[in-house]
Amino acid sequence: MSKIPVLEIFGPTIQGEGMVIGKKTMFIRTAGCDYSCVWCDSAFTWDGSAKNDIVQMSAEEIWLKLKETGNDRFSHVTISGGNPALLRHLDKVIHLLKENNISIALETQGSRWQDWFLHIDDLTISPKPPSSEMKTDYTVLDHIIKQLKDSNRFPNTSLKVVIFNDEDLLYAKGITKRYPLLPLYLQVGNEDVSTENTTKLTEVLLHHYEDLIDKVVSDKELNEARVLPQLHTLVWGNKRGV
Ligand SMILES: C[S@@+](CC[C@H](N)C(=O)[O-])C[C@H]1O[C@@H](n2cnc3c(N)ncnc32)[C@H](O)[C@@H]1O
Ligand SMILES: Nc1nc2[nH]cc(C(=O)O)c2c(=O)[nH]1
Ligand code: SF4
Ligand SMILES: [Mg+2]
Repeated sequence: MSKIPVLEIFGPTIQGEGMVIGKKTMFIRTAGCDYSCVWCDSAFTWDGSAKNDIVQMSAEEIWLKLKETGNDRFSHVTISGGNPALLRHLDKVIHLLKENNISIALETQGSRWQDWFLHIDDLTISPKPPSSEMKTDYTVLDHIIKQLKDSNRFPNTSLKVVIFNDEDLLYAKGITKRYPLLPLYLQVGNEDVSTENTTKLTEVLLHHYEDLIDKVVSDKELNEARVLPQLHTLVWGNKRGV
């Protein structure tokens, strides 16, 4: 079946994370993940809690919904999830977006390869540190990074590691040593993904951001790292669809 399980299509909003932070973009959020990170801020994509909201959509239906939602107010679409890299048939969506002169970003954890990665303009690979309780399969990750390198996709690729503690930072250093030619983004972890008290959450997250900056500036192994908060969380807290 070539339909895509979609949980959300929203925007335009700004990309709140990583290599194109601040860019105006639409989002497509697919259902299903091969991981179950303990701190996942999008657990509804895989924990069954939103299973009745999943819509099976063709590429054409996705494009129509994007146009209906964003009209002519966008030129960039971010595909996230869940893990969109589980979905081979996303190639049809990608080709349709390209035909319509839309540039494309993808968020994935680096556990699966798809040939259509080669058509993504802003590809974020986000391997998961120990605090997630997931284990990185370096055979797979090495293979993904090698294919991107061999196809000259490094200018379109970045690494993003979420940091909750010192062990995570150590993990991120290992990642950047292993793949030194790729830009590394360190992202502040949000440890309360359910609170509706945005004021309090923002205050806590800004403190964590400052702590992370302090750690990175004092570490000679992280001279090339970029340190970012989740901008959308600072603006809207844990609100969905922004
Ligand atoms: C929800 S995931 C979906 C894409 C893909 N499964 C992945 O993890 O890369 C999108 C991004 O949000 C990050 N993320 C998830 N939960 C987070 C949290 N509690 N705090 C900060 N970043 C988080 C992930 O690490 C990933 O970089
Ligand atoms: N504004 C905004 N930026 C984001 N960057 C990555 C997101 C995601 O959930 O993958 C996300 C999201 O959900 N919203
Ligand atoms: S890999 Fe991404 S979507 Fe899957 S559980 Fe982890 S953060 Fe959530
Ligand atoms: Mg998110």
